[in-house]
Amino acid sequence: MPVPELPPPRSSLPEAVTRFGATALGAVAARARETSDAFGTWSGAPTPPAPPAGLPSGPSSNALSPTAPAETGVPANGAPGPGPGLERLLRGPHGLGTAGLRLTPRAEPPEPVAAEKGRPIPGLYYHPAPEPDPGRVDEVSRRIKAWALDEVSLYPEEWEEQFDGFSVGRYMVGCHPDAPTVDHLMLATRLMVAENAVDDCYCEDHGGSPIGLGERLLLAHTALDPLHTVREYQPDWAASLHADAPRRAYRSAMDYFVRAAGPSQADRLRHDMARLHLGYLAEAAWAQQDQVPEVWEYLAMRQFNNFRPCPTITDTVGGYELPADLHAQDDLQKVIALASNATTIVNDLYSYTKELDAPGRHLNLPVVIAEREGLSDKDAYLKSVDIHNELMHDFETEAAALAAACPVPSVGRFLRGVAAWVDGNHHWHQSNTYRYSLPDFW
Ligand SMILES: CC(C)=CCC/C(C)=C(\C)COP(=O)(O)OP(=O)(O)O
Ligand SMILES: [Mg+2]
Repeated sequence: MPVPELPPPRSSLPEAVTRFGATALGAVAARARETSDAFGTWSGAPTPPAPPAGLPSGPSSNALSPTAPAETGVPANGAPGPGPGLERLLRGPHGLGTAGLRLTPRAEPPEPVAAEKGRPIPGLYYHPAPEPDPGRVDEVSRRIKAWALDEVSLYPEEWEEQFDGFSVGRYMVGCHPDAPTVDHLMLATRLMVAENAVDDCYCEDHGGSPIGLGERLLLAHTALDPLHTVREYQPDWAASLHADAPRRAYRSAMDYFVRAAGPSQADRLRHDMARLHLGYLAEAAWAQQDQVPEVWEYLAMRQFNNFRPCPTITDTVGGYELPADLHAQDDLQKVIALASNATTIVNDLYSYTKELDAPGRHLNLPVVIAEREGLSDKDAYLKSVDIHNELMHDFETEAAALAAACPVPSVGRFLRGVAAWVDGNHHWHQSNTYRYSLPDFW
């Protein structure tokens, strides 16, 4: 039976911008005024200066200037799109000399899609992403395989097909359209591979188990956050980092990352990885007890067992730095959590059939809703789509509000980087038919 193509629902961008006074962000904006970043020096006041009427903003002004001209906001698939506030966020810098600074061109049609396969989930709110640059994909794919085999001995020969089917090069090139070089893309790609090695080998279907997971994760975490102890025991720890593939991968990926990142960017990643490991432990505890959590408990766990460490390195991969105090502000933390939660529920939806087919019970949002709320599999899945859509709308609302309230160039670029990651992540899940297929609900 043919499946009706439902357009993604309209963005519900509200007037949240008006809720954000300059007070909450005044201090960080003031400090940021003194900070140069990849876009130039911020030279405004906490409330952003509007360029003279009729003139485009210059390179140092933010894309979210309240005076930026409104666009219709129709996304590439012809579906109704985000409102003008979000549109300004997504459009990126404009005016003379800023063309090279733009990110995903959301209001324009995507590139012709050569390799795209798979179809989007009907009713899912998402933004189509352009097909990742094939030249970059080839180069990242070549280099990541060499790293996996030659530098960290990641997998035995029989796993090669799964490694290739994961298409990590395509994934990371699509999620980081503003990476200046392939070297920058490799920072994200190594980490993505290492994170999946830990998940597969410690937690899931390549030898993983909830039993003893806490010990394995803690020892692997020291590959990211080094042990500093007495001389007698330091060599034992150093040797342990080579003891298995997940630790070799973490150690090496982090080593490359630390050399490219600033100290606070590296520390941000360590913190996000600790969050991830905490999430793995809660999931494992439920598996060990054969327990299905309540829906809100599952959502809390999934906020930690989450893609978050991937979008939050967007500035390092983009070759600039979001200052630590700007990253730490509550409103940005909320935006990051909402975006990361949306990306992770996308995984729950696209990996639903794969996880149903796996041995044992694999928790994901539709499974938990069906169990805890007594819904049919289909209704639980559709409710999960609605939950995803609400998270996406909230992300976009909060991001637009923050960008308006904190018009610092590095914040605007970071928010666009997170949005690009969200779109690239959806594109990869939708098109990776090697790993994922949709249930037969429509
Ligand atoms: C890359 C990274 C930080 C991963 C963290 C956790 C993770 C593996 C996911 C959020 C993906 O979820 P899941 O384990 O369900 O993956 P698959 O569905 O098996 O692709
Ligand atoms: Mg999954």
